[in-house]
Amino acid sequence: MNIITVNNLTKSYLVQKREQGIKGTFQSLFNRKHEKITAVSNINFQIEKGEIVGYLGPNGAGKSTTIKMLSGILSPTNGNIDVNGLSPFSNRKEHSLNIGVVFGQRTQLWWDIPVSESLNLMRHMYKIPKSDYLKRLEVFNEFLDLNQFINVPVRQLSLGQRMRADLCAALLHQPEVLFLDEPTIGLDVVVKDNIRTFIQQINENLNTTVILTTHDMSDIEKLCNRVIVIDQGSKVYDGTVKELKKTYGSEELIIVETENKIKDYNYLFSPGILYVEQQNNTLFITYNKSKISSSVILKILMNKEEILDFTIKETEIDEVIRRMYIKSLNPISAGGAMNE
Ligand SMILES: Nc1ncnc2c1ncn2[C@@H]1O[C@H](COP(=O)(O)OP(=O)(O)OP(=O)(O)O)[C@@H](O)[C@H]1O
Repeated sequence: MNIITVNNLTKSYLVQKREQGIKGTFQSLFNRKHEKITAVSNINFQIEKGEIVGYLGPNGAGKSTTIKMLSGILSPTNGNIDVNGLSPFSNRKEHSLNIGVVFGQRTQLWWDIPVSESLNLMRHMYKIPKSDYLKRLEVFNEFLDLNQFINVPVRQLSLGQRMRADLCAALLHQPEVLFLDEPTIGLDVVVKDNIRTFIQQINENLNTTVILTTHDMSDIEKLCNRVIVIDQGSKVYDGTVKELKKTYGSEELIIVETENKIKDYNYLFSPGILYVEQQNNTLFITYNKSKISSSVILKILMNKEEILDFTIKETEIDEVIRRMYIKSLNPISAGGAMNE
């Protein structure tokens, strides 16, 4: 059963165009020109109840804009969203009872009052019976160790503590859908791990549907079966993480350290070599192992260069995504080249 359906979703922002220089700044004051930025362009997807979906894309791809439209903060310029039978922007009040939202970059809690009071206020807002509230807090405390800082004002919390408090606040009313915009940004590995385990538990125990944006591929590895990748506002991939890996599974990366920086490595390109990038004296060569073997690549290199060391790596999800971003943004980048 689909809990989220998004059809032809588009969001454009109208931003003031600024001319360059002091003269231009003055001209802009009296003669304002605007330009349209399409942050999200004609996106379609459906999400089933209980799924955890990673919503990925490079900086500025349109992820936060999508989350803001799904959570009813922004209205779409075009297209339709249905979350649990409601249109998020038009039915904001009702919709807010069905969803929880956490923005990693900013808190939803009251800045000057202790976490416990913020949570208590939310209990009243969502009309949660006191016994349920206390039970839920107890469970959340097990995973998020809230008691450590529950009486501290939000402004005095560390980032990790604040994020745990925010997650608790977003889930107190047991929403059907949880939107997480970079929930692990800036956190240490231990807190990241606790938060991932907590999200997993909530999903397993309550069948909560989760959409999360992240730049941390460990979030994806640990939490998501499915990812949607967007780039410059458009969807470029929608499928399982397994499929994504399988598609790129035949690819391997060989990292070769050479004595000197290579001036021109175009001679490396033969069938099966997909991508070559050089950083100082290190070459990163991505190849399709069903078409060319690492030993052949090394032989070609050894004929021309002094090789100091090499390692071979299976493609990890980070690398797959990194290459997807580079490919769509810059097919022939300054630091690398593609054989396509
Ligand atoms: N309020 C706004 N007014 C004008 N333009 C905006 C606004 N918010 C976002 N944009 C623009 O829309 C595009 C998409 O931004 P968005 O924040 O959705 O990207 P993102 O994928 O979340 O990026 P990041 O990974 O950096 O957080 C960008 O070009 C951004 O500059």
